[in-house]
Amino acid sequence: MSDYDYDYFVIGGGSGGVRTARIAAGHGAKVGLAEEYRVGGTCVIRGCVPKKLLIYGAHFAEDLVDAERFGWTVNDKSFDWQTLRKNVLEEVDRIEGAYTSTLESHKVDVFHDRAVFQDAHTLKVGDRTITADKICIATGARPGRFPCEGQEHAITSNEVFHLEKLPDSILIAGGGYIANEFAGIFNELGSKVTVVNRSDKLLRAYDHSVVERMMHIATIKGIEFVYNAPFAKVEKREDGGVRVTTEGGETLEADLLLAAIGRPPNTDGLNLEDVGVDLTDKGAIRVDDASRTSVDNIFAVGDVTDRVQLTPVAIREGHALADTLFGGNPWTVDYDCIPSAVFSHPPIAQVGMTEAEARDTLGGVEIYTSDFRAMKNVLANRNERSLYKLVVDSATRKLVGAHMIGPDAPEIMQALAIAVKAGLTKEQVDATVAIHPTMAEELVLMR
Ligand SMILES: Cc1cc2nc3c(=O)[nH]c(=O)nc-3n(C[C@H](O)[C@H](O)[C@H](O)COP(=O)(O)OP(=O)(O)OC[C@H]3O[C@@H](n4cnc5c(N)ncnc54)[C@H](O)[C@@H]3O)c2cc1C
Ligand SMILES: NC(=O)c1ccc[n+]([C@@H]2O[C@H](COP(=O)([O-])OP(=O)(O)OC[C@H]3O[C@@H](n4cnc5c(N)ncnc54)[C@H](O)[C@@H]3O)[C@@H](O)[C@H]2O)c1
Repeated sequence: MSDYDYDYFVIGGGSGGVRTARIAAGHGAKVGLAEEYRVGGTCVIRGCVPKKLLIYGAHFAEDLVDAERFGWTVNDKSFDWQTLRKNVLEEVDRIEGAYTSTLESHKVDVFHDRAVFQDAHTLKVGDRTITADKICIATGARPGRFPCEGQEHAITSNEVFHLEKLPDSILIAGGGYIANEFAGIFNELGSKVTVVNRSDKLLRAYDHSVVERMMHIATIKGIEFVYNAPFAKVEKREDGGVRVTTEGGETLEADLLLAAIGRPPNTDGLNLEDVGVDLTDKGAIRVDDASRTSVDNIFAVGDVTDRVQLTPVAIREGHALADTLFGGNPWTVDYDCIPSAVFSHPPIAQVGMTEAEARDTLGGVEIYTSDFRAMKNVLANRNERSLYKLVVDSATRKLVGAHMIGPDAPEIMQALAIAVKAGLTKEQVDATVAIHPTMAEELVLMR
């Protein structure tokens, strides 16, 4: 035991912070953790978990319609937002409790306060002064705000889970993950949705043809997309709604405006400059492969480093750091082939290179696609086609990318990502016998 109060102190009790604290404590370190809001962080409290539950809730809108084609009579369909909201928030409370118990059972001291640096080994945690040998910054990121007059009239993903009532109409600013996921949720639940993007591209990191298919289906479902429309001004209407004026002079109005325009890292007010922790141009904490900052005993994991803003990545970074510092088992995170998904309606999933990236990087590329209507959608008379695409390096025959849109695409992609990550060839995929009848069998039948 060192002369410090703790061997390891973690700032932030989100995905990365909880994991690194728990693993370090399991290795025998004396660990403290400060969380200024709620244990679980963005993912559990106001991100992945409540978002996915709303996606499930919203999807019943289609399922109940389709059910009639399968012989069911569903009388008196109605939807109650308050019930869904209450049940989702109760589930969030339950998971927060489970995270807290895990920390307690690993003997991590949890301080429900904000932590700020005093020097490289000393933190002010609420009223206390706490010293630690090693410190991990896992403070995450926060919703971005547009740089224009009236931005305070927009809500963000922090508030969206707590709405008193569903809006009749909503403008969603942004063209990324959150915008497209909440466009699907609000549209299914009956709001008139307009997605307003400042450029002409949605979901830049995703394969062009899959994004096009998503936009096509979303448009048929009633979602409107407005492009090249950066905001000049946001005003509150007398009836509580919002009026947006774009830089091009167009006016857009709705009951509610949701800003989903990226998440800047939470580095403000931590006193990092005085301690000597370097930041990137975007205000993220600069770290090396081992998550070490410019100060020897200070580390950072998760969204605050702005490497890949996904929960499984934050968790892995936190785990690797704790094993390296306290477990005698140094390892680093491999960022190659991280699978990801957008839980839009229908969802998108991908791993590896897009077709465009492969064509830019590799000598020769072969593309295999399957464009089909899922059996369930055919019987339901739902004219909604899935698209699967495999990207193959012609020289090695290895699968270098996979892209999907369609029912359960993220569930299917998790397994397919193993094949891409393992560097399997197209022939090895083809050698696998199909499971029939499934949607996923298309993956082994593309010729
Ligand atoms: C709406 C939404 C949906 C998402 N959906 C997905 C998804 O489906 N899949 C996925 O992989 N990712 C998703 N994400 C991203 C994911 O939530 C983040 O990548 C992940 O939570 C990052 O974990 P973290 O530990 O870095 O930070 P966080 O989980 O944000 O935790 C940081 C914690 O630090 C606390 N904190 C900050 N400053 C201080 C301080 N000075 N003192 C004490 N405490 C402090 C904060 O209160 C917070 O609890 C979503 C995000 C949002 C917003
Ligand atoms: N399913 C998932 O895994 C999931 C879901 C939600 C969020 N997340 C994570 O959280 C991060 C944040 O999500 P997000 O949707 O806020 O960001 P994003 O990076 O996915 O998309 C941001 C969008 O906002 C636009 N934009 C940026 N500044 C703008 C401005 N001033 N005015 C108008 N538009 C602007 C960008 O062009 C882009 O289309 C994601 O990058 C992702 O890593 C993941």
